[in-house]
Amino acid sequence: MAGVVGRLIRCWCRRAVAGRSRSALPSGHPALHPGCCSLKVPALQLHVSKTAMGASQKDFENAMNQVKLLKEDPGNEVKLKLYALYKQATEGPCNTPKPGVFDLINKAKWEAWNALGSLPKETARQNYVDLVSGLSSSSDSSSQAKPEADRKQAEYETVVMTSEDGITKIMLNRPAKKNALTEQMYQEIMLALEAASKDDSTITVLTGNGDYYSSGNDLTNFTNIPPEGVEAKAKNSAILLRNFVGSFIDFPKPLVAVVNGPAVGISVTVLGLFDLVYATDRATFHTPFSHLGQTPEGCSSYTFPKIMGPAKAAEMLIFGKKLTAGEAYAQGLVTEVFPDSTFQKEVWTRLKAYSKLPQNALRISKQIIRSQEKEKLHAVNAKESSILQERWLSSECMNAIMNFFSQKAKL
Ligand SMILES: CCCCCCCCCCC/C=C/C(=O)SCCNC(=O)CCNC(=O)[C@H](O)C(C)(C)COP(=O)(O)OP(=O)(O)OC[C@H]1O[C@@H](n2cnc3c(N)ncnc32)[C@H](O)[C@@H]1OP(=O)(O)O
Repeated sequence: MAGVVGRLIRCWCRRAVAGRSRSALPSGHPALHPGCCSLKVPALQLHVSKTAMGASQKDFENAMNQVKLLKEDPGNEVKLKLYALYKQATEGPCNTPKPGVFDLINKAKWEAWNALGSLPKETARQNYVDLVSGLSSSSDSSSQAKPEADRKQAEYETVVMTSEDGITKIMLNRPAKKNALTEQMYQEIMLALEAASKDDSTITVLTGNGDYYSSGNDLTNFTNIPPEGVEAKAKNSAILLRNFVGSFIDFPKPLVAVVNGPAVGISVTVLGLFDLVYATDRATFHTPFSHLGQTPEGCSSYTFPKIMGPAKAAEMLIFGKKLTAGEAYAQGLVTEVFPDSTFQKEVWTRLKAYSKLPQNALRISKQIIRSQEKEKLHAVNAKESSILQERWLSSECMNAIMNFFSQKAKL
C-alpha cells in the first residue's frame, strides 16, 4: 500500500509523470455488441461480393430490420462487422478523429470502421446484406436449441450478467474490495447495460455480490497515471464518467437497484436515475464527496434536490451525511426497505411478478416519464463531469486520496 501512496505523491506533485500505465482491459476482453469494443479489434477480412454493384437500398433497409429480429446474439465480432459495414455503406470511408485511449467503446467502433479503408459504399452495402442473410438463416435453425433460462450472457471479469424469468441481472463482482468500481468495471457495466437494453428481458437489475452494494469509485483509479500525464488522465476520466452516467440516463427498460448492503459515492448518486430502488435494512447511503475534495456526479446535483428537497440533498452531497436505509426511504431515494433476513426472497418474488407485465407498456411508460428530462440530465451530467475533471487535479482531492491509502498503509 505504501507503494500506492508513493506513486500518488510522485504522480500528483509533479503533475505529469510517466506512471506505469496498466492496460485498461486484458486482451480478449469479452462482450462486444453493436456499439462496443474489445481492445483487440478483429481483422475485418471481407470478400468483395460477386455482385459488387451492391444490393439495392431496399435490400439494405430490409437487412437492417432483419438484424433487429435476430433471435440469437451473433457474437461480438459479427456485431462489430455489422457496425463497420453500416457506417461504410452510409457514410463511406471513416471520416472522424480517433477517440481517446480510455474511450474504449468509441475507439473500437472507430477502428472497426477505419479498417474498411476505401471499400466502396455499394460493396459495403452488399456485404452487409450478405452477412445479415447468413445470420438470419443460421439464427432460425438454432434458436429453438436453447431454452431461455439456459441462455448464458456475455462473460465479463468484474460483473456477472445472467438473464432468466424476463429479468437480466448485472451483479457487481469484486466483493473483496466492497465492489469498488475500477475503470474496467465502469466499462463492463456499460457493456452489460447496452446488452441488457437489447436482449429479450423485460426488467434489468443492478446489485452487488457480498456484503456491500458498492463502495463507489475505486480510489486506486487515481494511481495508474498514463505516460500522457495527469491532465490527460483527468480528461479521459471525465469522458468515462460522462459515458457511464449517460448509460443510465438513456437506459430504455425498467431499471431496478437491489441494494444488498452499504452504498458509497457514485453507486448512490446514480440511484436517482433508477426506476425502483429496493434496499435491505442493512444498507447505508454515503456520498463523502467534500471529504474527498470532490463534487457530486451521477446527475445527483439535479436529481437529489428534486427527490428529497434542497436541504436534505445538501446534507448528503455537500456535508456527506450517511443515511440509513430508513432515512433514505423517508427522503424518497429508496422505494422500499426490506428486513435483511427476507430481502432477497421478497424482492425477487416481486420482480418476477413485474417481469410478467406487458414489456412494451413498461418500456413506453418509462420513456414517457424519463423523456421529459433526458436533455436536462445529459446537460447536468456534462457539467458535473467537467467540474470533477478540475477537482481531480486539485491538492484537496489528492490529499484526501493519499490519506485514505496512508491509513491503509498504517494497518
Ligand atoms: C483521475 C480520477 C480517476 C477516476 C476514474 C473513474 C471516473 C469516475 C469517477 C466517478 C466519481 C465517483 C466518486 C465516488 O464514488 S467517491 C466515493 C469513493 N469511495 C470511497 O471513498 C470509499 C472508500 N472505502 C472506505 O471508506 C472503506 O473501504 C469502506 C467504508 C467502504 C469499507 O470499510 P471496511 O473497513 O468495512 O472494509 P475495508 O476498508 O477493509 O475494505 C476492504 C478492502 O476493499 C478496499 N476498498 C474498499 N473500498 C474501496 C475503494 N472505494 N477504493 C479502493 N479500495 C477500496 C479496501 O482498501 C480493502 O482493501 P485491502 O483488503 O486490500 O486493504
